Amino acid sequence: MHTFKKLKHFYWPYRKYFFLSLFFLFFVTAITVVYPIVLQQTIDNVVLADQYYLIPYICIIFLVLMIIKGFATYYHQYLGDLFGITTVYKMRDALYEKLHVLSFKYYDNAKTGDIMSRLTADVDGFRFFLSLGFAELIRITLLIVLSLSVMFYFSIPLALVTMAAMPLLGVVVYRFDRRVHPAFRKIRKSFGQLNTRVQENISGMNTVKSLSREDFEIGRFSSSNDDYRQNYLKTASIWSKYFPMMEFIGNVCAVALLAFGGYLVINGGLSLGELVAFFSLVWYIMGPLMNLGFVINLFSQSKASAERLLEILEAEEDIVEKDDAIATEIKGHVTFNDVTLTYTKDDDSALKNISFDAPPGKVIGLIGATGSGKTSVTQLITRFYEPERGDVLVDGRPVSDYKLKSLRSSIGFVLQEPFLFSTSIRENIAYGNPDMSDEQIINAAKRAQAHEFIMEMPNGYQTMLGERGMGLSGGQKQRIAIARAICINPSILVLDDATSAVDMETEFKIQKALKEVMKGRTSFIIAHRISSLKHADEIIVLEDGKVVERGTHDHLVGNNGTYQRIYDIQYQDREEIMNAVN
Ligand SMILES: Nc1ncnc2c1ncn2[C@@H]1O[C@H](COP(=O)(O)OP(=O)(O)OP(=O)(O)O)[C@@H](O)[C@H]1O
Repeated sequence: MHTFKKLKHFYWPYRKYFFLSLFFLFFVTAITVVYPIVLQQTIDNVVLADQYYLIPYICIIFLVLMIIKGFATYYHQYLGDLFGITTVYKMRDALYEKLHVLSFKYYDNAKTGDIMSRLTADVDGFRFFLSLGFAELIRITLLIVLSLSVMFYFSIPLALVTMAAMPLLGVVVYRFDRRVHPAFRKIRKSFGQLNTRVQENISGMNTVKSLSREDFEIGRFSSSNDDYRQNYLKTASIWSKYFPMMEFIGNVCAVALLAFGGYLVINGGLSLGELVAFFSLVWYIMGPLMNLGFVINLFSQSKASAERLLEILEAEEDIVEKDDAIATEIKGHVTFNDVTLTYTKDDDSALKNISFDAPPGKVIGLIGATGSGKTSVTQLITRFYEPERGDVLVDGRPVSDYKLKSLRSSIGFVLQEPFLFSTSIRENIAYGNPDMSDEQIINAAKRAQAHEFIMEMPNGYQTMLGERGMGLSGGQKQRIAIARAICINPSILVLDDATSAVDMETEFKIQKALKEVMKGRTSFIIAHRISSLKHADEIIVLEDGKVVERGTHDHLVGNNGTYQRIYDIQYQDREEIMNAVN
């Protein structure tokens, strides 16, 4: 119940639907219990008393009861669903919002497929209990209490004999719950894994196909699928044992009732009608009690689901905005004071004692082997991660002083593999600033050298892109991303290997576009090629998270250090290519 308590603020505001649904449920249950009483009256006072003229009246009473029951059932069902559906609607929104608040640290370990299954199957599991399970639990309790009351009213000794096996039912139900709950948690987990497999495979279909790993991936899916099946079978086996056991206990009760009830009727301690009514009532108790297994099943599933939902809702937000965080225009002065960044505790630090100063409008080049920490520098400016030690300042204030939105909207990114959404080109360009006019968007695209190729497309700016920008070349995606960066008019710009994936001609175009976008902005160029950053005001050479050299291109190229080595290699390459061409 603790789990459900924690989620109370989602369902409690809609309690009126629930209580109204219960109100109608009370009618449904009460009328159900009235049936055997009508039967008893028919046998004792009509059939045995030869009062056949009463039969039409009894039929009418029955009919009226059924009509009332029909209406009550409709409202009970609809309001119950309204309660469940409205609750999870709010919950899904809250989960999605939380996913946007969680920092990159969370996503470093999270799996997309698993998150998807939490947002769909688990949310639905929880809804099912709210809509159906909870009311069913109350229906069962009501039905048992009402039926028992009528039974005790008819005959206390017979009611006691019939109910002798009840505690045994309680034990079976309790044991069932103990076993079935962990089984359901396993099912939910393996479903998450199955989803992860599908999502990863479809996203990485290019890699799978180009490396001919289809069979391997099919095998891996099959094994996850098998795991899911096994877990389901395990619960099915627990479930299958439960039913016959409950039925057996129920039948023992019925036998006890017939034996002792028959004896009472023969001895005149009970009327025939009462015995028949008893026989119906006993199944009103046994049936719901057996159904308790199903409800517990629902409860276990939804509890397992709710626990998984809470894991997201309660996940630690390690990048938190201060209460007095400021939203102000940022000029773009970036300073690092002795900054050390460690992603995972006990791992080697990704950045070690990094210091630099980039006044507004300056261009900083970051170069170094892969994994040397270039991207990590920029992750700290946007406060995607927090440094372990040292200060990251923007315009002289720690980045944590700013509202995240204010800070991040002042920083433009052009990444090596820009992410484009499956909407129109126009929407992709205006993603960071959706209020832009068509004219401004076209202007940004022109400055990004993208206008020409966009106009060659069948629907121009309205051309719809496929998932992740399918339908565009790498260089085209890059230019759309540059246009997107121009649109948000950032004071700080990060170009992360922006020209690494394109040919010389496209690189030339992109460089031209980048020059345009860098004007008047503090820019960080991350590059492997010296040609991309040789005009930077300061080039920082990183090795294993440390600054090993810094200065302008002219200074570094004669410094006999790492930079010169990289330059020589790239220069030699060019010589070789030129020689080969000639
Ligand atoms: N999210 C993360 N969690 C854990 N370790 C990380 C994370 N991101 C980067 N690292 C590690 O930090 C180090 C620096 O990575 P970073 O991406 O900054 O290097 P880089 O110089 O930009 O590399 P590349 O040129 O390949 O992009 C690497 O050892 C990398 O494995």
